[in-house]
Amino acid sequence: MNTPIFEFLAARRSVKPDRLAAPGPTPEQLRQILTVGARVPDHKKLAPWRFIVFEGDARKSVGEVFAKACQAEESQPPSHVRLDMERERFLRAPLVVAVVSSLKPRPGAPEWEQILSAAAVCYNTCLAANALGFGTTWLTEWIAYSKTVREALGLKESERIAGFLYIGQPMEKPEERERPVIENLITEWTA
Ligand SMILES: Cc1cc2nc3c(=O)[nH]c(=O)nc-3n(C[C@H](O)[C@H](O)[C@H](O)COP(=O)(O)O)c2cc1C
Repeated sequence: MNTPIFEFLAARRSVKPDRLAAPGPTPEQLRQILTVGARVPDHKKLAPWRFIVFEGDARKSVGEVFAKACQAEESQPPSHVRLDMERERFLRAPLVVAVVSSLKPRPGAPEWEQILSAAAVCYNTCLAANALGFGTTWLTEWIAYSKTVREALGLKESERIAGFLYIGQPMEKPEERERPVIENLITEWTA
């Protein structure tokens, strides 16, 4: 048994975006993280996903998109506090990576499986960053489902945000959270 890997997985926890400090990964580390992150099971080898990286001032400019989307899509006019929060959404961490599920119609590769592969990319990217010592969290929040945001990010009809991955230096070790009782989730096929 590879004990260090097992212990790493057994102790894994997300770190909230506002507890992720600079510096984020170097360009070389980011390349490594995304290369390992994309090393996932992928039926028919379609690579039905892609990454959008938000770093530096890009985190600020995309915040203007979020504020505009919020104004356009909320039923009530949003407060200044809310709009400022939207502007600062990606400034919570030094790096945000969007994983985009990008469906590629192909016989033998059902859409569902392509979506599952994108989820595997999200998790694997987090683990790769964690293995290099970074904290991460995988969020969607309303921005993943906003038409205005989708358009601004250049998503096609066949694409969806699988996750926004926040990456940075963990400012603290998160406490353990409650986990499901695994026995309650397991049945044995006996027929
Ligand atoms: C697809 C997906 C979307 C998520 N979106 C959110 C979100 O928008 N807001 C949130 O608080 N947590 C969200 N989470 C949960 C966090 O990623 C995080 O895993 C969890 O809160 C802490 O559990 P952990 O320490 O086991 O990772 C999402 C998880 C998944 C898988």
